[in-house]
Amino acid sequence: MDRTEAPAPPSRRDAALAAPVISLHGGTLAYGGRVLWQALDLDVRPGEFLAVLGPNGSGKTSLLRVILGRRHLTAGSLTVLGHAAGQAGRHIGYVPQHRSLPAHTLVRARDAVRLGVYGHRWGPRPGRRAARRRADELLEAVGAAPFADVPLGRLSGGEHQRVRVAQALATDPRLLLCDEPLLSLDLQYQSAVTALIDRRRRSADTAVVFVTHEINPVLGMADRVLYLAPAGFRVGPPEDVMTTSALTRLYGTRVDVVHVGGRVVVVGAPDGTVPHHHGNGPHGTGVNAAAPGDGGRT
Ligand SMILES: Nc1ncnc2c1ncn2[C@@H]1O[C@H](COP(=O)(O)OP(=O)(O)OP(=O)(O)O)[C@@H](O)[C@H]1O
Repeated sequence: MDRTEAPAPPSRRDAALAAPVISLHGGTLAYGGRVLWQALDLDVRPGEFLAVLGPNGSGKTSLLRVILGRRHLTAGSLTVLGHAAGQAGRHIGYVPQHRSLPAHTLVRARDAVRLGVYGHRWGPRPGRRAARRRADELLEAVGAAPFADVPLGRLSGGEHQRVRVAQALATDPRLLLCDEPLLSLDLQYQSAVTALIDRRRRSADTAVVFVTHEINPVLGMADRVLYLAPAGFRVGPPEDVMTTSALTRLYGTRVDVVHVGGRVVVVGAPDGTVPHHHGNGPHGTGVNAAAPGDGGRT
């Protein structure tokens, strides 16, 4: 594991002055008549760590796909690194949601990560030795060195997930989009992966959008939480969003947030969700806006 000291994160003031990496205004996404989220305003700054939470089907993965330019907003505007979504691809690292590969996939982890070091780079490319060293560092950092020469198709879900994180970081991204990167990782590797991502955003000012079902593994590093829910969304620091009153309003039913041994436990959140429809959405409910006092953070 990489144990180098992490530099301090950019101060909130510095971050507030920097041009946003993601600038989303009035964003609405609907599939047919079914609205996943609407009137979403969100600026994500360099070096910021945004955790995206919400129940199944609330549109977290879809948000990442919109940022990647793979889906279009139904309404609203979006720029990513100053360009229309889809035009900043080479600066974006993406850790997709876990999907198993065919068992006959022969590419080795080492090659996949090395390709990332070369792949998206413009201008002078690193020499072979430098690329090998960088790939080895990343494989080591995610604990994948012992199986770096095993074909990807033969890795377990958790092993492959760690390789995916190394691949995404190999591109030296300015924006890192992670879709449930901790799924199927045991606690040791959850910490290794989150620490690696945290170091990256502190040392290189990479903005991180991190979709997760669990706030606890990223509680110490998330600057803000975007919570997508049936009755709307809320954006703000974790201590403002992960509260009984905020989640009760977002779910439209009593949800308790309790703190136990330094962990945040959400009790009573209904499983799944029934997304709202046009004309019956969160407008006017007051829960789709940033919390009072959140000015400038969204
Ligand atoms: N191309 C599509 N066409 C129609 N509906 C879609 C499409 N893609 C996703 N959906 C639906 O939109 C909803 C949101 O999907 P999405 O994957 O964004 O949710 P999520 O919050 O990431 O869920 P999970 O936590 O289960 O991963 C789901 O109900 C899904 O079935």
